[in-house]
Amino acid sequence: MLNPAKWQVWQDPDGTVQLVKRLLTENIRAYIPRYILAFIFMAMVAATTAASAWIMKDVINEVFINRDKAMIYTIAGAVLVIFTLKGAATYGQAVILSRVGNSIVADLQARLFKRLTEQDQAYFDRMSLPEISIRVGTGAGSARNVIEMIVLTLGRDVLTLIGLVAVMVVQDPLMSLLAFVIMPPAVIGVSLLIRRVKVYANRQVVSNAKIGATMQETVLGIRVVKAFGMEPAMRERMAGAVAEVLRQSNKIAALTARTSPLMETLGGIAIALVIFYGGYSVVELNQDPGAFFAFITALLLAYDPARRLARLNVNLSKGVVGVRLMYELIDQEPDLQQVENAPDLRVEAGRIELRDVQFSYGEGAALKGLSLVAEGGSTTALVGASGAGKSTLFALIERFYDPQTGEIIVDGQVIKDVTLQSLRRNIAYVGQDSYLFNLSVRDNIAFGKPGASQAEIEAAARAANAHEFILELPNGYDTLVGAGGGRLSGGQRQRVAIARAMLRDAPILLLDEATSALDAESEAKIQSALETLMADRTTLVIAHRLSTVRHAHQIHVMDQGRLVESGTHDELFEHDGIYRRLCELQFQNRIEAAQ
Ligand SMILES: Nc1ncnc2c1ncn2[C@@H]1O[C@H](COP(=O)(O)OP(=O)(O)OP(=O)(O)O)[C@@H](O)[C@H]1O
Repeated sequence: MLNPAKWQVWQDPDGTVQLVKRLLTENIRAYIPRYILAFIFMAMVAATTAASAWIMKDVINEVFINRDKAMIYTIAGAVLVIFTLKGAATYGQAVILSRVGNSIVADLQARLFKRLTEQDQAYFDRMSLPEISIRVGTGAGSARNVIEMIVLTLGRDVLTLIGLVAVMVVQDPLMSLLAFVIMPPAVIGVSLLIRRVKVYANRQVVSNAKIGATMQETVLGIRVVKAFGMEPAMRERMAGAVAEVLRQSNKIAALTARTSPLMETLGGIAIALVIFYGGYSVVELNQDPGAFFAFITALLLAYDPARRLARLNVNLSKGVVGVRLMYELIDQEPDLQQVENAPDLRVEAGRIELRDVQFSYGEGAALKGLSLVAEGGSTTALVGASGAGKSTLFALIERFYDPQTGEIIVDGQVIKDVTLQSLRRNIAYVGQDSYLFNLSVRDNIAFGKPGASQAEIEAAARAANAHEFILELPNGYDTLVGAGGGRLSGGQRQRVAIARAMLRDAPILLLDEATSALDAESEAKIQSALETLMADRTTLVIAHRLSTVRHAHQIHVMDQGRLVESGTHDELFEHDGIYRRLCELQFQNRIEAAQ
């Protein structure tokens, strides 16, 4: 026996209906009055379409059979009115729907970007840029398409069909029945035929993300690509992804195209049945030929809306792929949560303490029960081989991640218990290659303190030894620095980053010293700028310079996520342990030079 439950046509196995329901309830509410107006226009489109079929009856009976001259003018005038009205209504409906659609896209893009900025570091570790772009960039557009598809198909098309069916039923109920027998097989047939479109549409999105990823990597790494002659390899990678998309697109096209013969054949059957029955009634039973023509016009006009309605399911399935990706981002709760009614962090001395901190990025622990203290107002150097966990420690202090166990305490307050904003407001970070945005130098420095005055910005730049070189730039403080600060030299970038941190004037400074060698003059300028910056702050520095460790009040030596030695340079050097070996390896030349 047939078990309809198995057909899946009426079911919602992948949650499409659920998703569409959510999309509508969340996004349509704000625009109800405008949708009501759009529906009035749609009803006008439907009524005028039905009227254009209805009038065929008089065209045939009055003009062609009765040869009534006066009726020619009346009917021509009526047709003009009907089509003018239809044009006006279609215009009104299109304008409203596009405007509402544009607003929905704008709302969603703002909502998506807000959500994206709320995500924590772990999310960005997991996601590639193309994946994020697809979610934020195309999600809103897909949502708009799906909403429009539903509103137009369930509004205009259904209303039009109702109007046309009414015309048909009034003309001849029995003939209507003959025309409708093909409807159930058409809907079921189309749905069954193109069920698999969903699968290919999903795969297509994945392959598109691969194209984006290859493009991004090639552009970002273009120097390496060119220097190593990797252009053919990158082209091959791209060709693979493009071929994949092509395969999916062709499969979707083939599956979708299969519906045409089905619809044409079934449509042909319906029309043949109607012509047979209608022709017989007119010829043999002397029925009204005008009614027959009105009927057949309505039937032909019903074809397009009926086809769209039959394919709504599959078009929705294709459309919701982007919507699903969008909601995955919206629904992604950041792992890092702030406790309710958390107080702000109050920094006085700026003492930082790590108590038995255990942290893993996923596999293997990056920090294994790390305990250490950075005294307020002092400089604490972190030293350790690559991979020891120094950068991870910084990330935990800024609360980009939470440790699995253990606590990080600033001036007696556990950082998990205070607001994220206040924690980060009290910390300035200067990295080896701090990111600069493609904004003016001024705006990049002002990142440290939004709304800062020109005088404050200049003072920070002077303290960072950056003011002079900035004045020499083509547009001074208004010069755009290029994406990632690419139009500045490495040393200039660092000084702008230091100026940014100066302006922030936070009591805690996290500093990742540059490993790359700069020319002596540039290095001296950066060094003196950093010394100004470090004065009177709690500074934790990932040290790469002998002078830094020598001047540090305290050095913590890390090895494989653990604290292994602590003390001053002289104490540790005497001790002849890991630190001494690290020094000999890392700072060897400089130690010799210093002696
Ligand atoms: N985002 C990440 N996802 C997964 N593992 C990571 C991530 N960042 C770092 N790790 C791992 O955590 C460990 C500690 O890395 P971390 O960057 O903290 O070391 P480090 O001491 O700062 O090294 P370096 O001096 O080379 O910068 C390493 O084994 C590294 O592979």
